[in-house]
Amino acid sequence: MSEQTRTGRTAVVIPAAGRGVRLGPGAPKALRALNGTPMLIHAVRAMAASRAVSLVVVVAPPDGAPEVKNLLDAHALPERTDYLVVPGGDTRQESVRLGLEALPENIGTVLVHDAARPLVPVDTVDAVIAAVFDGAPAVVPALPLADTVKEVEPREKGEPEPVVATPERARLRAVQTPQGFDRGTLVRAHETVAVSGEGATDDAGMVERLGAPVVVVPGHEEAFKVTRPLDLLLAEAVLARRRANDGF
Ligand SMILES: Nc1ccn([C@@H]2O[C@H](COP(=O)(O)OP(=O)(O)OP(=O)(O)O)[C@@H](O)[C@H]2O)c(=O)n1
Ligand SMILES: C[C@](O)(CO)[C@H](O)COP(=O)(O)O
Repeated sequence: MSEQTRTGRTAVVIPAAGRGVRLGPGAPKALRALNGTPMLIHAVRAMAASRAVSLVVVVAPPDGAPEVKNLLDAHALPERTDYLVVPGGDTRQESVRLGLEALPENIGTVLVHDAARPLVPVDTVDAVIAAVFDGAPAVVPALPLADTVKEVEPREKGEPEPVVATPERARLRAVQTPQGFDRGTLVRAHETVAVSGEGATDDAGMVERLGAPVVVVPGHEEAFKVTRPLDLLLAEAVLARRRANDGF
């Protein structure tokens, strides 16, 4: 563990600047309601539920930072949790980089968590943080796959795609967030790793490109990403089950 990780505090960067194109027309995805509360607020509360987290940096839609700041001001967080809002960029990678730039000096451990994963349980957050505190420079929560995966030769939409390979399913994991990092390692990855096109699809992948080790801890089925309309129904159902179980 670096000196900065050992002595520093823990912050979470929450990229929330995406439009949510796959969810369909409407407000930016992070601002859409789940059980009457914006998805972003669920995500922020899920991270602030960890006693280790002292700062949350929300990366807002580029033209929506004041609105997001007002939203956070209006929703209570634990007293121990500070928050900042910064405007995001064109890709998730760019938004995370802008969030990292806003971190104060005293932060040694950084988690990156999608606003689009509003229901991650605190035990998963704590497991990621514990693995970083134990010395791993990069940690990802992940689950085994239910489906068999094929690698294909991509074709135009609608055309049959030739299969190239079938990776051994037992060795594959579906990766979630929050992903946890020693701050220096993540900053170095964002400063040095160039990914063309839509950018890196996760932060741990950038650390892998640095050649630094990345480890996996168990993820959770409720940490799924709200991507398509069906995911909204699932999220509402999970919240209804929580309310029925424990009055959440
Ligand atoms: N320019 C971007 C793009 C994405 N994100 C964030 O990255 C997370 C994961 O991205 P995804 O689920 O793909 O969200 P969107 O980009 O909004 O979805 P879509 O691709 O359907 O538009 C989300 O919390 C999203 O707000 C971001 O901060 N900045
Ligand atoms: C970071 C991530 O959630 C890990 O599964 C995922 O890669 C984000 O992808 P998206 O296409 O930006 O939603």
